[in-house]
This record gives sequence, C-alpha cells and structure tokens, in this order.
Amino acid sequence: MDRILIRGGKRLSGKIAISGAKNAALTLMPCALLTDEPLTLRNLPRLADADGFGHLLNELGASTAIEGTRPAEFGRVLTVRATGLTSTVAPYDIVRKMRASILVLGPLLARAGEATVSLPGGCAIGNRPIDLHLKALEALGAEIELAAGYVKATAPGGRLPGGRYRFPVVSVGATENALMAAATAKGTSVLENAAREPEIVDLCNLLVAMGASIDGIGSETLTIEGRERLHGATYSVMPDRIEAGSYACAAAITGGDIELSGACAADMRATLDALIEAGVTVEEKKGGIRVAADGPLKPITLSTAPYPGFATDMQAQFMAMLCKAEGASVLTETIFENRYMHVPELARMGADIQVSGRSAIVRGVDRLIGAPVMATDLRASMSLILAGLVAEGETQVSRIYHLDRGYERLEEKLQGVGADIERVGDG
Ligand SMILES: CC(=O)N[C@H]1[C@@H](OP(=O)(O)OP(=O)(O)OC[C@H]2O[C@@H](n3ccc(=O)[nH]c3=O)[C@H](O)[C@@H]2O)O[C@H](CO)[C@@H](O)[C@@H]1O
Ligand SMILES: C=C(OP(=O)(O)O)C(=O)O
Repeated sequence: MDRILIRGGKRLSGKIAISGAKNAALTLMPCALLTDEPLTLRNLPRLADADGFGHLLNELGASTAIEGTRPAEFGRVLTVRATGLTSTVAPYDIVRKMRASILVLGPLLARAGEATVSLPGGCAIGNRPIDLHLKALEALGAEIELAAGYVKATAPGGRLPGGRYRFPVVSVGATENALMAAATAKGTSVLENAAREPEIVDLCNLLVAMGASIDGIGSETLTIEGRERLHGATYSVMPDRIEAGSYACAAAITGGDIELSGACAADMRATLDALIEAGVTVEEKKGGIRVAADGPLKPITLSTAPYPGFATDMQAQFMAMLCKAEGASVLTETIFENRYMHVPELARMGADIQVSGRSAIVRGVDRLIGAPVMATDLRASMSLILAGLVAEGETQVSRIYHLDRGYERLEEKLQGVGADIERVGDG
C-alpha cells in the first residue's frame, strides 16, 4: 500500500489552486437522477469518492462521461445521463465504502417513486445515524421500511405529496436528501432548522438551475414548491473550503506564505477568524486568499458547530497546527463523538494533547519529531501531514487511501509550495 513520506522543516510559500469541493460534488452528483436530461458538472475534483459516486450512478443505470483528464488539469467535467434508470437499489458493497451514497435515497424516491439503499452503519469518526433522513422523507409522504440492513422507501402512488419537517438537530446530509426529494413533490414542502452549509447553498443553486423552486436559500427555513419535472443543467462545483482551510493551516504551521487561489473567503469565515485569532495574517484578494505566518502562533479556544460555526471537518487540522502554538489551546468537538483518532498518532510525534470527553487541551511543544503514523480518517490524515511538514526528520503516513478520498493530488500541491513530500509504494 502507498505511503506518504515527508521530510519536515521547510517553510512553504507560493500558490495552491483549490479544487472543487468533495462535499459539494457528492451532493450535486445525485441530482443527475432527478432528470432524464444530461447534467454537466464542471470543476469536479479528481477524487476517489467522486469516482466512487460515478460507479454508483452507473449501477443505477446512468451513464457517466468525464472530460479534462489531462494530468495537468485539476477540474474535470462530468456529464451524467440518467435517461432511464435500470435499478433503484444502492447495494451494501458500495454504500459501506462511501457514506455519501445515502444521498441517492431522496432523488431515487423522487424520480422512481421507490428506493432501496443499504444502511451505511457507523464509521471511524462516530455512529453517524440516518434517522433524520428517514423522518424528513416520511414527513414529505414517503413510506419507509427497514429490513435486512436496507432502507426501502416508497412514494405512495409514485410521487411524494411533500410536507413540513423541522429537524431536531441540524443535519447536512438529511437536509440534502429532503431537498432533493421535495424538488419534484406534488405540493409545497417546508424544511425548518435546515443546515445552512455553503454546500447546501450549492445544492439549492443547482436544483434551481434544473428548474426547482426553492425559497430561503442560505437560511434555516427552506420552502420548496414541487415541480412536475426538472431539466438538465451545466453547473460548476464550488471551491473546497475544507481543502483551502487545510492548506491555510499548512502555511500557518510552517511559518509560510501561501496564496489559496480560487478559495472563497465568504464560505470559510469561521476558519479564517480562528486563524487570525491564532496570530496568522489573512488577506482576502481577488480570486483567492493569502495566508501568512511570521511570528509564533497563539493558543486559541474553539468549538465545532454547524455552519456558520467552526467546521468539524477543520478540527483535526487545527489541532495539528495548535501543537506549535505558544501555550494551551482548548478544542471541543460537538458534532461527532469519536473524532479524535489523530490524537494518539500526533502524540507519537511528540504532541502534548489531553482529551477529556468532547474536549481536548492542546499544549504547544517546541518540537515535533517525525515518526511512522497511521491515517484513520480523512481529516485525521491531513492533521498528520501538517504535523509532518513541521516535524524534525522523516514522517511516514500510511493508509493514505483516506487522503485520496478528499484531497486532489495532495503531494503535488504541497511540492509546488516547497514541501519535501512524496508518495511511495511498498515495492
Ligand atoms: C452539521 C455538521 O457539521 N455536519 C457535518 C457532517 O455532515 P453529515 O451529513 O455527515 O452529518 P450530519 O450533518 O447529518 O450530522 C450532524 C449531527 O446530527 C447527527 N445525526 C445526523 C443524521 C441523522 O439522521 N441523525 C443524527 O442524529 C449526527 O450524528 C451528528 O451529530 O459531516 C460532514 C463530514 O464530516 C461535514 O462536512 C458536515 O459539516
Ligand atoms: C468525514 C468527511 O467526509 P465523509 O462524510 O465523506 O466521510 C469529511 O469530509 O471530512
């Protein structure tokens, strides 16, 4: 299996092109199931998860064609044609590898009046239930049965009537499923306490481009007037705010100066505010964001929260960065119960982190030392890369398939700003 080797200690400077967002791409791709016309997505990131989602769409009978596969290109253009569906089943083997597969539930139900999707189960970062996805779909009129590890959802008479649902807690995935299901319902649907993440706004904008009627985009109340049918569209995936935030942490931890080209500051205020609080310079420029650090980092206190709060997907990277702050920081993870798996790996590199329940005290250390470490999930993996960039000696990160799910050509981008990093195989 491939590993990433990093020889730490280089100050990073230069420009990194930010890719299309994984978490947007994986909610835009299932929209192709809502129409028999082609859906073209530009700026699709070259990621294992986007490819995996393409396979799932193929499994359901949609064709997928990708352009822009020249190695030098970052964004790709994907066209999905779901002219006729041949299956409404998302099987266990696909769903267990990629949790985002659950996002075909709403669109299949809307398009075909039925969907059978494997229950995703837990994953390394926590339990991750889907009860709210199911409750929201029931409120829109779906009948739901659970059997043999699968959810079977049906729209009585073939089309959902639509309805009102108030989410008891903010759920990104459940809001996405409900939005897609409501887009072609017979009547009007109202989703209250909906997630407001920029990826939800991206989804709403695509649905509107396909002919949907959605009011309240970007707010916690979404009103969707169901349309008889949606049409095809051409749409660009938004820039990845988590990838941009991760490279911002790379600039900060190495005392570097990086321009994140294509990053959208408005989508990542909480991350930028936290960087500024940690003593990092953040400059919003036309077409990107410059992040630079020339003094010691300051300790900060952070708590993850739904958008516009500080993203859970940035917690691990900040934890690595704060290992180099002068003093003790406190991080609290409120979204997932088990998102501290990077802590023992960072400790192997000399980090001083004490976890107590949902909070972690990170005491800054003078030196991190390179070591063999193991990636456990996507953002945990990135925290190990960040620590490796500043550690003395060599860090070897194994199980990097996690990174390939969410960071397009990571080592190439980091090499481009001066990091000593490479991917090596076992052989
Ligand atoms: C609000 C939030 O930050 N969501 C994050 C979550 O989205 P993702 O869509 O995976 O998770 P949700 O937003 O649905 O989960 C938010 C919270 O609600 C709970 N829950 C969710 C669904 C459900 O049916 N029942 C239930 O109890 C979850 O356990 C969690 O505590 O992980 C993604 C990947 O890391 C992030 O990009 C999202 O920003
Ligand atoms: C955990 C993440 O993604 P997923 O929900 O695809 O596992 C993430 O993007 O940080």
